[in-house]
Amino acid sequence: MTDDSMTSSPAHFGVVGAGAWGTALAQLLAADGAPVRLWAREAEVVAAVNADHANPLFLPNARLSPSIAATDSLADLASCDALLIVVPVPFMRGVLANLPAGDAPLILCSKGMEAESFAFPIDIARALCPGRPLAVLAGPTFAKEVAAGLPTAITLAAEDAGVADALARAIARPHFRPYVSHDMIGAEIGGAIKNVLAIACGIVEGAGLGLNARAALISRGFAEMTRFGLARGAHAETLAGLAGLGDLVLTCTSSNSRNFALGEGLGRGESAASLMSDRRSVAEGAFSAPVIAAAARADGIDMPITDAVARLVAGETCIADAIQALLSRPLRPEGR
Ligand SMILES: NC(=O)C1=CN([C@@H]2O[C@H](COP(=O)(O)OP(=O)(O)OC[C@H]3O[C@@H](n4cnc5c(N)ncnc54)[C@H](O)[C@@H]3O)[C@@H](O)[C@H]2O)C=CC1
Ligand SMILES: O=C(CO)COP(=O)(O)O
Repeated sequence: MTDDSMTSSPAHFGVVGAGAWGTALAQLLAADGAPVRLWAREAEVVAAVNADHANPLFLPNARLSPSIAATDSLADLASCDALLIVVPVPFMRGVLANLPAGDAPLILCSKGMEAESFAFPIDIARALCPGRPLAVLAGPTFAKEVAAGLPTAITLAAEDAGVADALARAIARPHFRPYVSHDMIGAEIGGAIKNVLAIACGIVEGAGLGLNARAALISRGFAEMTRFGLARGAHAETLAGLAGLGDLVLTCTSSNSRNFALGEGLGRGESAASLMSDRRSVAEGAFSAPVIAAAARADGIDMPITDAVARLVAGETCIADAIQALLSRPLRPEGR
């Protein structure tokens, strides 16, 4: 399928990655009985989805449609006419490299930036899957709420207007409303940076630093997201929309966010290593913080909150020193 030929909406979706978000997206698309193929890395997830219509490992308490067929073989996705890629960014390159050949569009649903390459998911997909139409799906979307059918709005971004419209029509449901955009990099930057800022807000909560501090972090964090985004060609309206500000507000105000919850633990004085050991779920912001901080430094973009989160996660500073460093920066005009 090429960008030009994509006028009809895909009907048979494949979902690559059966964590909480991949499972919720599979359920969204299969709730009406439509067939969905779900690739899971874990044999126990494949067995539970197929036998019990459940994924207790990553999305406990969700009842899944029997029309979701799980597989541990990427080759089984060859016949799907669109694939949602929902693998955490640190592992995405390895999985995309093993996709079966084809020209079905890829909808990138993960939120982060890859270490060393400084690549976003669209960069990885362009390099490994040339010729496939690409789209980005990002916004304020806790997986368990989407799986439960609660009202949700999201940004669906694709450069090609025909691809964006066809995919938006195909994933829209009465309670799930995609807003079309053509700014893929803006949607990806919003999702990646809000994860880091959610850790910062969790730290403030866990350390009991108050609601004024949280509001300041959301606002000044959004300024960082905007500086970084505009420098990389993102549109301001995307960053102020669902994929940026919308997701920032969601995950900076709720312990349901894994990133926020990680920050809360750090704020209470637990170490990042102990908080991240033994966990199966990801807090992408912990991976992305040092990468985004390094990318910003290389580009001469000022991101003090992101930098502080990166150093706190690495155990290179303590909360008192990080807060003191943020508060003692020279006074400056708000617009900068
Ligand atoms: N959970 C949510 O509410 C939302 C998550 N996202 C994003 O979706 C992406 C996936 O997150 P979740 O589905 O929540 O994951 P999760 O935290 O529920 O599960 C972890 C996932 O990582 C996979 N994984 C672990 N090690 C791996 C490896 N070595 N190779 C390949 N895969 C491996 C597991 O198979 C599993 O799919 C992340 O980028 C996240 O930021 C986006 C929107 C909502
Ligand atoms: O991205 C999310 C909601 O939009 C989920 O956030 P967490 O990964 O922090 O749980």
